[in-house]
Amino acid sequence: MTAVQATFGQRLGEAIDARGPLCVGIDPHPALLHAWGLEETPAALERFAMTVLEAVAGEVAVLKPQSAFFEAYGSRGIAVLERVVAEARQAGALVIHDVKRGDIGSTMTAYANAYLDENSPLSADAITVSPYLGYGSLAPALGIAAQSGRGVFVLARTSNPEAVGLQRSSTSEGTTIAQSIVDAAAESNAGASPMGHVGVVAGATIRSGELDLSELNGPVLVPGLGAQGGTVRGLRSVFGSALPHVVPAVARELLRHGPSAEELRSATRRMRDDLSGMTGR
Ligand SMILES: O=c1ccn([C@@H]2O[C@H](COP(=O)(O)O)[C@@H](O)[C@H]2O)c(=O)[nH]1
Repeated sequence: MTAVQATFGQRLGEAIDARGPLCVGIDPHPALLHAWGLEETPAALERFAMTVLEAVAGEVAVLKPQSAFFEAYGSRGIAVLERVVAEARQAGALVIHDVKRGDIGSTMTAYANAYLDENSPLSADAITVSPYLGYGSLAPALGIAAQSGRGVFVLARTSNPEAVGLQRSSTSEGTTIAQSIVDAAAESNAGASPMGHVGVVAGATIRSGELDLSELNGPVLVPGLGAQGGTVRGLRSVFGSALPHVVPAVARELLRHGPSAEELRSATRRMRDDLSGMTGR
């Protein structure tokens, strides 16, 4: 008899129940490498990433390596990324590859196989995707993720200031583009319990009440805390009753506490406790 595989929504819910909702970004910016006394080499990249894992992989529910910073080192950087994914998962954290992929459906299938197929060396628990080619173009990724118990986070209302003009403009139905992505994700998640496998990305920097997330039934990945100006306290007013589905993602604000793994771990625990005081999780 084949075992029934847990869905991404179930796995994420369990991870959050056990460790709280915080997601730590692994973003080896050149400036951070220098601040840690490291050079811009693949060996230093590996040292940086392994220090972050040592400090926090056993502490938080989710880790989010930013692929761009690894890709910058070519195949040796990708090899480090593979190690990050494998070791983070071994330590019990879920991994979201922040790759923001989006393409015509047939190519999207190849991206989904690269990141969401069980047997791929870069296989993670979820990826970020861009809906700019139309939400429907993401169907192969949504399908492969569902089959493999993995998740997809669709950019809806991103944290960067340049996003406002495009994402807040109106569709022919009179809703914003950002809200139309949330609504499409809600349709994909309909009926799932405890939540579906299609999340959205919405910045901690957006206005209160800008998105109606009441029907989403999926996770909301929330970057933009700290370095981009968002605050833990602000999450309640921005996300309101959707707060239980919020997964706040923080990179620079925590990574600046390295290279000491101990200090990085303490800063992460403080933020995890702040969040838990505010969200009750
Ligand atoms: O809307 C978005 C989507 C993704 N990101 C990514 O999250 C981190 C944020 O890093 P910080 O250092 O905590 O600012 C980074 O990898 C972005 O590419 C985002 O910021 N906003």
